Parts: sequence; structure tokens; C-alpha cells
Amino acid sequence: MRFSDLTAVAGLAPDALPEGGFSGVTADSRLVAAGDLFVALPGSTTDGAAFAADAAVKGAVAVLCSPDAEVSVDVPVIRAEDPRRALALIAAKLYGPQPETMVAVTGTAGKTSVAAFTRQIFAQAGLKAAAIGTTGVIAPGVSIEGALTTPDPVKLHRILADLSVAGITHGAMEASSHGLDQRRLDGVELAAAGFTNLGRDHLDYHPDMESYFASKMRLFDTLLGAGKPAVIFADDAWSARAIDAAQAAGCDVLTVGRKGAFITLKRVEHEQHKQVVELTHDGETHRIVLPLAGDFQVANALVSAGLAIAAGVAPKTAFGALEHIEGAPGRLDLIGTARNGAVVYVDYAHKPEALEQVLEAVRPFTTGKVAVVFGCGGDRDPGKRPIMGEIASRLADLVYVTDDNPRSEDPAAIRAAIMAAVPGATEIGDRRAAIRTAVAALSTGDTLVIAGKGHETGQTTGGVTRHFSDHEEARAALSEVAA
Ligand SMILES: CC(=O)N[C@H]1[C@@H](OP(=O)(O)OP(=O)(O)OC[C@H]2O[C@@H](n3ccc(=O)[nH]c3=O)[C@H](O)[C@@H]2O)O[C@H](CO)[C@@H](O)[C@@H]1O[C@H](C)C(=O)N[C@@H](C)C(=O)N[C@H](CCC(=O)O)C(=O)O
Ligand SMILES: Nc1ncnc2c1ncn2[C@@H]1O[C@H](COP(=O)(O)OP(=O)(O)OP(=O)(O)O)[C@@H](O)[C@H]1O
Ligand SMILES: N[C@H](CCC[C@H](N)C(=O)O)C(=O)O
Ligand SMILES: [Mg+2]
Repeated sequence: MRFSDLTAVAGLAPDALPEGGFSGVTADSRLVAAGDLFVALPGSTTDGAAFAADAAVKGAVAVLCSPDAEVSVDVPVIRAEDPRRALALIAAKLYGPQPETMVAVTGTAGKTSVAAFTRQIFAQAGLKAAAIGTTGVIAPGVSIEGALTTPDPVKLHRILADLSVAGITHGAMEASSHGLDQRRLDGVELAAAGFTNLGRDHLDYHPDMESYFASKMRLFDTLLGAGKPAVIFADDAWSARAIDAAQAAGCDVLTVGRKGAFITLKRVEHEQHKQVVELTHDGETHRIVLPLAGDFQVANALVSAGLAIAAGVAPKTAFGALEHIEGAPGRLDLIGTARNGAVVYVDYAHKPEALEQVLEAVRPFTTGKVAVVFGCGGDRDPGKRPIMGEIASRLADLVYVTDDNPRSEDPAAIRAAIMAAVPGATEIGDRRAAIRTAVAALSTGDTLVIAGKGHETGQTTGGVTRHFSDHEEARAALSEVAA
């Protein structure tokens, strides 16, 4: 790419651009290849400007940075007001094609589920489709584990190009608040975007709920574009604000839910592992047997159907597809039933609203006690620990407080912060022992939710990650009880 192209691609002033061009782009000096443009970004742990000289030694042909960055190198330095956005737009241009119909979803909870459901609806409509998010990239013939919910822009645009080359025409991706704030998805051409809900999360990164909300709304006010469909779940406490933001951005707002106008939820009958959903769309009533438990999955199904319809799938096909939908791995995932009939689920609730939703979801079909095993992550917002303790004490009958990725923190101190809000709980730091104890204590009619890790396959303590799977541990505990 010519440096002079940066005016059209990233809006940079033409007089400040050097002669010549570059062959690749990266924001990580460790990944620089000869001929690359190095983008120096101020980050949360270090400043990319400190590595500009290294990048030049490795063959970077220019450095792009913020107006005030201190960079002294022998190669040209290009200044941009928003270097993160410039990086994303350049990556989009460099890597080229994207699946022609991309949709993105944001919200505190439900993103992985909505992306997974939307991919399945596309697939059932006969389209070649991908999902990109917390559980990686999933597409026909492709399965890539992901480290981040929203990959960094260079990785993301490379993934999109690879998918497009592989013939994938449709994609559903998660837009995390970090991803939106750090401009990781800038440059993705979106056909539609969705919003599920907002609750307390990531307050270790965002200064307060308002700025967290503002990051989420970048999806509509900056990325989606005027006139494009914004599918918004209408029954959340933050729905009205999200609707206002999308309307102010000129999006075509399509609301879904009990208060929804595009898809209106009329009635839900809960059964143990499925629910019968009656809804109306465009004057027609549809009755769907959704093969998943939990009210929150109805919300996710509505947002997914809304996104798929907004992206061109026939409504009848979209609603029909919901009858065959599979939950995302580790989201209210039924692991098994003990001999006495008690059921065990693994769920990814690691934040207050999610824990509340999942415990409320299992209550209607629990004739005995609701039990929960959970902990809170280390090096993450400590404010959520007592809140999650309080939720467990209010909504579960048996509470086991354990470890969930203590990372660099003292695990006992994390547990103590939770225990303070749920004094009747049993504290068992060793997660394996906590799961075994909880499963062994189950009686007929009970439901156990093992919350917090979902699809994860590791436990990180003091910088060391050891293999750990709630699925495997729950299955092992169930077979021991049966033996
Ligand atoms: C807080 C956060 O989001 N950090 C992400 C961010 O790092 P950063 O920009 O703060 O980078 P930094 O480490 O301070 O370094 C600054 C710059 O120096 C560069 N550098 C650094 C060292 C070096 O030797 N050379 C060099 O050039 C870095 O590449 C970077 O450009 O950009 C990096 C590259 O994309 C990410 O890997 C990193 O994710 C960290 C590991 C992380 O844990 N992120 C989590 C919190 C996250 O993003 N989560 C969300 C939400 C999850 C959800 O709820 O679903 C997600 O989307 O996954
Ligand atoms: N619509 C919803 N409303 C409230 N809680 C939900 C909803 N959907 C899922 N949950 C809860 O949140 C957990 C995570 O769901 P999911 O992975 O779909 O969301 P996410 O937004 O991708 O989360 P993360 O940001 O952690 O990746 C689920 O296991 C469940 O406990
Ligand atoms: N993307 C989230 C996942 C948290 C999962 C939970 N198991 C924990 O470790 O807190 C984060 O990194 O904050
Ligand atoms: Mg996710």
C-alpha cells in the first residue's frame, strides 16, 4: 500500500505522508517484518512508542503514532489523531475481502450465544457462515481457538479475509467493550448490529458505567452507519438508552422482546430442557419449541433471529431454525443427571447479572434445592465479588464458594470478599473438591449450577495455568456418585 493511500483509507493529511509504501502493518514490535508499517500505541501496561526504534531495526519502513508520542527513529514518523482507528482501517484495506454479510453483537451478556445462534440460523438457511468470539472462530472446515472475544484488528482482518477466501459469505461476531473502545472492529463492514443488555462488568477497565455504555454504543454511532438495522433487545434496564443512541446515529432501530415492535414476545412456557415460545413478527404469529433452558436464551434467540432477518434471511426460515439451535458450549450446558434425578449444569456466569439470570432460570424446574458453585476472577473488578455473593445467597439454597482464575491475587482474599456477602456458604478453595462436594450433596429434584468457567479449560493461579474443565470435573463427580 502507498503511504499516499492513507489519506483515503484513514483520513490522514496528505502533506504529512512520506513517499513510497509498506507491505504489512503491526502494532507489536515483536512481529515486525521488513517493509512493515509499525503503529505505536499507548497501552494499558506499556507504550508502543518505546518499541519504535526496535521496530525500525527490524525493518519497519515508517512509524505511525499519536500526535504527542515521543518517537525518535530514522524512518518517517506519521502522526494520527486516532492511531488505533488508523491501524484497524489500514488492516482492513491491506487484507482485503470480508464475508459479504457481517453482523456484530454487543452487550454485557449473551454475545457468544447470539453469535453462535446467528451463525446456526445462517447455516440452516443454506448459507456458509462463521461465528467469531470468545470461543474462537467457528465455520465449516474452520475451528480456531481465540484468546480474545474480539481479536486485535490485524488478526481480525486476516481472519475475515481467510473466511472470505474459503467461501464464507456470512458471519456473526462479538463486539466486546474492550474491542469497541480499542477500535478493534473499525473497518469491518456491518450489515446489521445487535444489543442484548448492560450490567456491571469490566469496571476495572472502564472508569464507570456511563463510559462502559458509551464504548458499547460505538457499535451503532461509529461502526454501523446511518440507515442500517440495529436490533435491540427491548426489555433490559438499558434498552431505552440503547434505542436512543442507535436512533440518534440514524440507524434503523428494530426492537425485539416483550416490549419489542419488530419481534414481539407474547408467551413463554418453561419446560425442564426446552421452552415453548410464542411471538409475532410482521403480523404473523410463530410458535417455536426452543430446545434450550433459561429465559435469557429466549432473549438471545430473539436478537439472533432479528439479526438474521435484518441480514436477509426469510423470517420463517429464521424462526424455524431456532427449533434446532444448539447452545454455545458452557452456556447453561446440561452435563448430566444423577441417579436420584438431580441435574448438573455448567455455565459461564462470571458477572452479577449473568449469575442472577442463570439462577433464576433453573428455579422454575427445580422442585428441590438450587445449588451453585462459583468464584470470582483475580485481577478483575473486585467490586463484583460481594455483589455476586449476595445474588447467590438470595437465589440459591446451597452455595459453594471456590476459586476461579485467581491470577496474581491471593485466592483466599478473593473468597473472603465473596463469603462476606454469603455467610451461610461453604468455602472450598480447590475447585475440583468443591464440585465433588456439591455433586455428592445433591438430592432428588435439586439443580446444581457450576458457574464462571463455561468453555474454559484452564485454572490460572499465580501466573501458572493448569488444565481444568468444569465439564470434565462435573462428569467425573457424577460418575463417582453413581458408582
Ligand atoms: C486491557 C486490554 O484490553 N489489553 C489488550 C491491548 O493491550 P494494550 O493495548 O493495553 O497493550 P500493552 O500491553 O499495554 O502494549 C502497548 C503496545 O505496545 C506494544 N508492544 C508491547 C511490547 C513489546 O515488546 N512490543 C510492542 O510493540 C503492544 O503490541 C501494544 O500495541 O491490546 C492487546 C493486543 O490486541 C491485547 O492482547 C490486550 O489484551 C489483554 C491481554 C487482555 O487481557 N484483554 C482482555 C481484558 C480483553 O480484551 N477482553 C475483552 C472482553 C472479554 C469479554 O468480556 O467477552 C475481549 O475482547 O476479549
Ligand atoms: N441475554 C442474557 N441475559 C443475561 N444473562 C445472560 C444472557 N445470555 C447469557 N447470559 C449469562 O451470561 C453467561 C455468558 O453468556 P455468553 O457467553 O453468551 O455472553 P457474553 O456476552 O459472550 O459473555 P463474555 O463477555 O463473558 O464472553 C451465560 O453463561 C449466562 O450465565
Ligand atoms: N473475558 C473474561 C472472562 C472471565 C472468566 C472468569 N472465569 C474469570 O476468570 O474471571 C475476563 O477475562 O475477564
Ligand atoms: Mg463472549
